[in-house]
Amino acid sequence: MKAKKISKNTEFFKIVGRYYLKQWKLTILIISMVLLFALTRIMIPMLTQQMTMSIIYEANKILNSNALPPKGFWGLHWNICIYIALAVVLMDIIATFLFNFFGYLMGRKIEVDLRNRILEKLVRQDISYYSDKKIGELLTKVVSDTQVIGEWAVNIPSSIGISISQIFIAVAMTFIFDWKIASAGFTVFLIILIMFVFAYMNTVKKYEKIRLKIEEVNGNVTDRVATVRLIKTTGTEQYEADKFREEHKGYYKLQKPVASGLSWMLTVVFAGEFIISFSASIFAALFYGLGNDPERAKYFFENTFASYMLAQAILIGPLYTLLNSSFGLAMSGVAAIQVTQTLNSKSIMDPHYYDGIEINELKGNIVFKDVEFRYPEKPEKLILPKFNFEFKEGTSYAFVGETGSGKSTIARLLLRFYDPSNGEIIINHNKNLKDIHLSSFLKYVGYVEQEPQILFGDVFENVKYGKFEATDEEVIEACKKAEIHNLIESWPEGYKTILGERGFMLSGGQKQRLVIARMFLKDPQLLILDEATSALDNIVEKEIQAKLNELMKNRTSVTIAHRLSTIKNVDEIIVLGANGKGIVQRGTFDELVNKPGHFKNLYDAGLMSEKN
Ligand SMILES: Nc1ncnc2c1ncn2[C@@H]1O[C@H](COP(=O)(O)OP(=O)(O)OP(=O)(O)O)[C@@H](O)[C@H]1O
Repeated sequence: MKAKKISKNTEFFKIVGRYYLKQWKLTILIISMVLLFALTRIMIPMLTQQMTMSIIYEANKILNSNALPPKGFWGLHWNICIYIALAVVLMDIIATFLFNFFGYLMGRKIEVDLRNRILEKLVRQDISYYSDKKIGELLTKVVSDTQVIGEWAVNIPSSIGISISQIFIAVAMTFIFDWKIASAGFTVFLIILIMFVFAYMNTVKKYEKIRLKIEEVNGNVTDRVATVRLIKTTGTEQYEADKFREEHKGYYKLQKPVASGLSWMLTVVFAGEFIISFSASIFAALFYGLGNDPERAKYFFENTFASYMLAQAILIGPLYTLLNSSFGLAMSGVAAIQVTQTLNSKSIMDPHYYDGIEINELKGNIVFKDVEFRYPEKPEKLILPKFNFEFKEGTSYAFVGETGSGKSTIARLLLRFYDPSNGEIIINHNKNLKDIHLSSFLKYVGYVEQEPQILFGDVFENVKYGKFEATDEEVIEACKKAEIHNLIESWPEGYKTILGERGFMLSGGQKQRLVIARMFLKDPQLLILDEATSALDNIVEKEIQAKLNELMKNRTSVTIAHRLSTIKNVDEIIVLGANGKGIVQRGTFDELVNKPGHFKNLYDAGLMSEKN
């Protein structure tokens, strides 16, 4: 556990350290401010001692004209000391302002950069990365972990810097003022510091559990909100409310040990402050009250006692600073590990974003050569056995088969969500899809699925997605082709209407029409329709299918089909067998429907009927 904790904190300092090096100008400024801040702190006890000495010396001169200046007196008149003190206060104010200003900016820079990097990493991750993750947990990483790191990125290193310099200065000052009392006082301080570190280490372990629990709770909340339709259609509001209450009970239970740990830390700090404050007087009384060194006792209480007390007060400040930072460190250590894990997570496949072969057209047949496929998440199960297939340019294909036979898997392979486990997919005559710059390939691919993906944004943004350079007129033209223009025009905001998150305000058919408009605009060379109409009722389905048929004209198309109407007109139907059998039949609709075999069985069993 100890080793794990150290690595968490190390991770935080590693992340933050990189930014400090990158932003070296800001770093120099911040360090200078911390040093200036420390310098101004030293001046308080020193000037106080000089003022005390000056006043006493002036008084002694009036009382006795032969009075000598005390040991350690700089010879500055107390009124000069006041001017210096004012200048120090001004310096302190400026340093505090600049430190906070630049520190805040540095923190935000770190937060924004980390968030951008995580978001980029997440969108570049391959699809299998998301198969075992909750959206809510990912959001916590993106939003709250980066915020926590940004917030503490300056606070922790500077607090540690200020605390160490303050402790060092205060200890040095007290030793200069009176080494005997200082040795005793410093021993007490060390004991308190050790007790504090123990209390911190004990608490922080428990605190990490809370941090992970809250991430889990956040994940659940987000996922439940995302599936609110299910809750609403099942009437399970009470069940969900009880479930959250139950989860929060676990969260509360974890808080109890933290409460005792935190209380110990606070007790050590507050009691420590009290003990240290008293220790100077007690040790001074003990050392000098015994009366064996009256000369030194007189000197100490006349010239140094007040300054000593001030120097000692400076020693207490770091305890509070460390208390504050210790919890920040606990939080940001966990956040740093989470962020690093996300940033370092490896993709299974390489989309060649920076080095692949860029294509500027999709030409020729698409060839599946000795392709075999198993999902990387479950490699023991064969989904598609070794097979060869050629998608001829400009031809329409439909894949049919029982549920789980691998129809959608074909679409996922064509979209390069996954690479074949064996064999290769060849495009543009001789290029392995695996070596292509994926985005340049997807430019020529259109994908329509059962659940249309509508973004939060207006109609223009939604239809232009993937072809951002298109003009508004082209969008309108595409919407006319998809027969959704009149509906859009009937909305008060027209094309500027913001479509709700995930298209909540649109019907299934309307959403699908918008996606079809997107396809008309994109004009892809390969069109993949993955059960695009299976969520629609029969009448809407017919209208949408007519639009899809229009889209399919003169381009290579692959339909993953459930219904008869979607496959009747395609050039070739491919039948997949259940349980990883792969292709069991091929042919046109008329050929297959009249031949005994898998397709006819499906057809006769009503699996390919209009109603399905
Ligand atoms: N990410 C995944 N990890 C592991 N197995 C998967 C994954 N996705 C799908 N499968 C499995 O692969 C098999 C084929 O899935 P696929 O979605 O291609 O079937 P399908 O023929 O399209 O089915 P349906 O008609 O029900 O949509 C199924 O047994 C499914 O459980």
